[in-house]
This record gives sequence, C-alpha cells and structure tokens, in this order.
Amino acid sequence: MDPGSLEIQGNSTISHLALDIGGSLIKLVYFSRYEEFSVDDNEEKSSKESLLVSKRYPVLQGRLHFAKFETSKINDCLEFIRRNQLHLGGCQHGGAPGSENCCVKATGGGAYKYADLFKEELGIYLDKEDEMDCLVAGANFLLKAVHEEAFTYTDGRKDFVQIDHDDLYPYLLVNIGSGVSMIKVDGDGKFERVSGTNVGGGTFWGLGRLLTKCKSFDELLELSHQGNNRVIDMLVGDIYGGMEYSKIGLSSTAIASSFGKAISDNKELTDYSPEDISRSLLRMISNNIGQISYLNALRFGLKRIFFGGFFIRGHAYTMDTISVGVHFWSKGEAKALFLRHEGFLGALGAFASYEKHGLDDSIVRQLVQQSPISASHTGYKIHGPLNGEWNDNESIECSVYVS
Ligand SMILES: Nc1ncnc2c1ncn2[C@@H]1O[C@H](COP(=O)(O)OP(=O)(O)O)[C@@H](O)[C@H]1O
Ligand SMILES: CC(C)(COP(=O)(O)O)[C@@H](O)C(=O)NCCC(=O)O
Repeated sequence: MDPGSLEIQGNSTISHLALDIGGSLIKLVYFSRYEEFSVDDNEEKSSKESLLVSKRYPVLQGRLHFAKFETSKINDCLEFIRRNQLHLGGCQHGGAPGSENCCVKATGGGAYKYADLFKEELGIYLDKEDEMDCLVAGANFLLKAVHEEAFTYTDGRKDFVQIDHDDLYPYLLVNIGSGVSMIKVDGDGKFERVSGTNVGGGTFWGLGRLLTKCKSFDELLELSHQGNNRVIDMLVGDIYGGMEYSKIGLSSTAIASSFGKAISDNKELTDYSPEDISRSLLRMISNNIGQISYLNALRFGLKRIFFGGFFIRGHAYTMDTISVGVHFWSKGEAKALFLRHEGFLGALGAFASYEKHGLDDSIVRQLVQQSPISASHTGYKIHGPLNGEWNDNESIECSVYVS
C-alpha cells in the first residue's frame, strides 16, 4: 500500500482529500481508487469526453467522491473524516498525524479560520489554496472533463450543452455561495474577479430563516415551491391599474418592487404565509444576481455565464428566475448555464492543486471522467433535494493521470 493511501472496503484506497470550507458549507472531495496503476499508452484519446493525453502516464482508476456539511456543524465533518480516515491519505512517507508531513489541500475562508481545529482534532495541516484560483480550476475541470456538466434551463427543460474545448473562453463564472463572486475567465489560471455582491445564498437563508422560522435551508426552499410571490411583490400592474407599461417593455406581471405590497397591505409579518415570503425572497435574490451577472457579462462582451455555488441547488425556480433574468436583460444575447456539480467548484480546484501529496508523491496531471455516465446509471441527477434526487454523497467514476 502506498504511504499516501488508505485501504478501505476491500480493494479500494482513499487519497487526495480536498476541502472547501465556506461561510455556509464545508465541501469535501476525495478519490478512492480500486485498481492498481495501469499505463495509458494511447497517444491521443479519441473520446470527446476525455482530454488529450500526449504521453504515456500511469493511470489510477477509481471514483471521485463528494460530500458536504454545514460549516456550523464542523464537528460532524471532522467526525466523518476521522471515521472514514480520509485524512490519512495526506500523510506522506509514513508520516503520522500531527507531523509536518500530514497535510490536506483546503480552500475557502475556513481554511484559515479552522486551521488550528483541524490540527488539534485530526493532526493535519491545511495546505491553503486561494479560493478564486480553486473556483476557476474547478469550473475549467468540470467543463472540460466531465460529460454533460453544463446545461441551460428554459421553461422547465434542461438541455445539456456540449462544450467545445477550443471555444470555452472567455466566460463569466458566477459563484453563488454565502456571497457572490463574479469572475471573468480567460483560460486555465487566467482570470479576473470583476465583481461580486453581498446579496447571495447566505442572504436568502439568513433572511428566510428570520422571516419564516424555518429550521433548514431545504425546508425554506421547499416552502418556496408552494408560495405565490404576487401576494407580497408589487407588480407593474398593481401600480398601473392592471395595465402593462409597454413603452419601456414592462408587462403588467413584471415585479415592480420586491416585497412592495407589504407597505400598503396594513398587515403584520404573521399575516403572510411562509410559503409566499420564501417565494418572494428567492425570486428577489435570484433576479438580482441574474441582473448583476448580465451587467458584468455586458461590460466584457461575454456571451456565456456559468452559475455555480450551492445556493442554486439544482432548484427549478431559482434556475428559471436566473435564466429568464439573463435572457430578458440581454435581449437573448447572453445565456445562463448551470453546472451539475455546482457547489463543488472550489473543492475540485483544491483537489486538482495537489502536486506533491497523495499517491506515490505523484503529481495529478489530469482527471478524466472514465466514461459518459448517464444520469440513470450513476443515480446522478440534476435536481435539488425537493424532488429527492440529490444525494450528498455522489461520486463520479474517473481516472487520474499521474506522473
Ligand atoms: N444544507 C444547506 N445548508 C445551508 N445552506 C445551504 C444548504 N444547501 C444549500 N445552501 C445554500 O448554499 C449557500 C452556500 O453555498 P456554498 O457554495 O457552499 O458557499 P460557501 O462556500 O459560502 O459555504 C448557503 O448560503 C445557502 O444559500
Ligand atoms: C468573500 C467571499 C469570496 C467568500 O466566499 P463564499 O464563502 O461566500 O463562497 C464571497 O462571500 C464574496 O465574494 N462576497 C461578496 C463580497 C462583495 O464583492 O461585495
């Protein structure tokens, strides 16, 4: 067994744990390999799903695993890592936990905030990677290497988009986590964070919790399903006596002012249903992010906007609002695209940044999805938890090329 790997479940060995410790959630990515090294002797991979490999490299076959925990429940995460001994894959040359040789790649603000806790509880050093670097690396990896990763969402329909590797850049990456970062991506490692907004996923969850007394994010999202935003939002028609304002392109049903009806209804918070509040809030925040994203795309002449971050959660109403917003404001010029592994960009980027850690001190050169895996084959679907499809512990079958 390699010093950097751990034998689990029969033939499987775990390595390369990477963490993204954000303001709301901790994301984990780790690799479990189930075969010994083999050598890829294809000069060039013909499959569209694979990246080009021009030399002979050792290949590790295995699965890439994903998991997440609420940052406020970091002890559950530590226990999960400890129980599955995921951290031992980061210990090199027989290094025991607590020694300098035990480190795990980590990104996000929590890589700084919780460094001492990881050291005390698990005996591992968090090897910090820049959050923006990781988001971009994670997005580029997914877009280039994972089959059916990006999709558009229109009128309740998901359409997967084939990514032409030669025509990927430039694009705008909008990561909707607790807050929102907007990054213009021009290539591998070539990017600029061009904007951001503090009205993001944390705002939806935080305000939603205060206004509805919901106990979990999923509950809040579930409520939005059954709500009607028109009960609280002031529409153009409410102001214009049921008429549209066609001269400036506003239909009577367009929202003129989010939560605007609450100023004149003479009602208390308790007079509104939690469902309607959640719906209006989700609409307000999604709309706002869609609009700011479009404006930034316009600033730089970008046609494609990829949305990531766990705020989206594959949720139909969220994606629909963002898509409609981008379409409306850009007059159809720009497109909103969503990512199947939306919340794991940073963790994947940290994973990809492994250089001198993991199996045999090998450098992770490339990660390639093993085969196009249909949603039904993996159980990997695109919806959020509301329709019960999202499983926090999903995995992708893949190969790691090392050298
Ligand atoms: N189970 C959950 N608990 C809390 N927030 C969740 C959950 N699932 C999705 N979210 C949403 O995702 C946001 C966090 O997204 P994420 O991309 O993980 O960002 P961060 O890195 O800031 O934690 C939350 O603010 C919330 O809007
Ligand atoms: C500070 C952050 C990069 C942290 O990332 P997060 O944990 O939210 O994913 C992000 O919250 C952000 O970009 N906030 C917006 C700040 C601003 O531009 O106003």
